[in-house]
Amino acid sequence: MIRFENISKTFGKHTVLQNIALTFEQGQAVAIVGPNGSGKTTLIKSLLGMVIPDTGSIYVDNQNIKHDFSYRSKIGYMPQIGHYPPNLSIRQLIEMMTDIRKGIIDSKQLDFDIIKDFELEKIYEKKLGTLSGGTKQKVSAALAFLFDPQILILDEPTAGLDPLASEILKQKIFKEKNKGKLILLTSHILSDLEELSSHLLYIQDGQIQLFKQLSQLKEEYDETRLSKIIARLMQVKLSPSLPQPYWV
Ligand SMILES: Nc1ncnc2c1ncn2[C@@H]1O[C@H](COP(=O)(O)OP(=O)(O)OP(=O)(O)O)[C@@H](O)[C@H]1O
Repeated sequence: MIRFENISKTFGKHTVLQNIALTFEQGQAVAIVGPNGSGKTTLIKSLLGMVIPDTGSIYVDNQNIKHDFSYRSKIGYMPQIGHYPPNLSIRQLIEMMTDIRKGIIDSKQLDFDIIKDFELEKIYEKKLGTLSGGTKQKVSAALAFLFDPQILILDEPTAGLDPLASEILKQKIFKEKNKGKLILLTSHILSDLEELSSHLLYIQDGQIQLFKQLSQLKEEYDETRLSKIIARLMQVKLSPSLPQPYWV
């Protein structure tokens, strides 16, 4: 469904992605994990066309994204921090987004689950510039799911949400995962990743250290908790010169 072929990206002298070769398939829910600055967001932005790699190609459904932006209609993206025109109301934003896609998408295909579940209609006339951080997150979630995309990219989706909202969003992600969509997730809340993911992609220094099914990893590491596995990965990779932790 998505294929990265030898993707590299350098900012100045800093190589942020090094020869990334990866394939994501339909039905996978991939937790993208790595230390701060390891290249996770740059990888996601490359897929979204917001960062142009220096080398390599990215394919979505076998279409090279370099030559045609139409692939973006297959992706729902929830950014870590949504930036919206402050003077638009929630209603105006939703209407503007649906207007842009008129003709491309049938209105029957629109997915209003999140709008309903978060009761956004009650505050539809509020200006985006006046919303709290958590409410903005809810709007970002609503937009990511609105067009029923086959691919969902969710960057820290539950950060800033209250416990009820977080649960509602997780249920929705779960539902879409069970429909066979491809979901790429980043989060520092490891329990969320554990609940939602089928695969773990571990990136460090712009290189893929590991991409495996979670169930297989748990077996190999003889651990039941993702947080323990990640701690082990980070400890080993971050301190190669230090004595190995007792459990390796
Ligand atoms: N536009 C840019 N110009 C220069 N350097 C950049 C740019 N974007 C990212 N970087 C650098 O690339 C490196 C990787 O950044 P990236 O945001 O991909 O990391 P990350 O894994 O998402 O980190 P975090 O977990 O902290 O969000 C960092 O050192 C960052 O400073």
